[in-house]
Amino acid sequence: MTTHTTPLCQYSTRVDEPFLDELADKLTQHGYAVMDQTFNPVAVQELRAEFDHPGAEFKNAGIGRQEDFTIARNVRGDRICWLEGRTGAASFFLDAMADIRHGLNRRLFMGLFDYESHLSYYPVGSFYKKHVDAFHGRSNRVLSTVFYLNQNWQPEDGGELVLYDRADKQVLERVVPHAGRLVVFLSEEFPHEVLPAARERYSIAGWFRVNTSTAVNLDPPE
Ligand SMILES: O=C(O)CCC(=O)C(=O)O
Ligand SMILES: [Fe+2]
Repeated sequence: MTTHTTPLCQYSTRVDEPFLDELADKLTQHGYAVMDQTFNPVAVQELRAEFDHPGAEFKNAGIGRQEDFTIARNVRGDRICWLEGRTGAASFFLDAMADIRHGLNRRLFMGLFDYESHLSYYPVGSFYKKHVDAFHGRSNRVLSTVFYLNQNWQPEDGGELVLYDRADKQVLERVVPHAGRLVVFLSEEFPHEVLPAARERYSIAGWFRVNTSTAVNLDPPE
């Protein structure tokens, strides 16, 4: 059994007030943000090591929720493992995302209530076809995040995240999945896709959610 002995103090993040100001400004102006060097290299390395943790159980990712859950390899080829914060690196990551959640709520009054995330592993040749992460009024996912863990990613490795504008007419951004890069975007607004990766591709995908539960209408579990 691998033990994770890195003390939490060795991880550091730049999720400080200037980082949160910049993120909030970009989200207000564009609806999305690409932030670099979010965590120090030790934290990035330890988060990458989560994929090799003996306790990590990966399954083929599906589409849709509950009864319409379908494995569709022609749509997405990633394998996922939900993040629960059982290791130092995972809880460090989830704590940093909680700081982002609070920071955005204070600045933008978004009412972000919680965060869910999974490790994503894209084997060589896999992709995720164009999709939106949430449909208006049908999901409580409001803000999507992707954090990348790939050292020395080269142009020929492919695997970019392509973000399209709200009308799905133009490419807004082609994001190279460099280690330490965090992408944040409004879940309902931006169609996006992951181009085929010529190298194994590692990331953590997550969603900030609002609480849409009421006494009579509880959110269905994932
Ligand atoms: O890995 C990425 O760049 C994006 C992944 C994605 O779109 C998703 O998991 O919904
Ligand atoms: Fe997505």
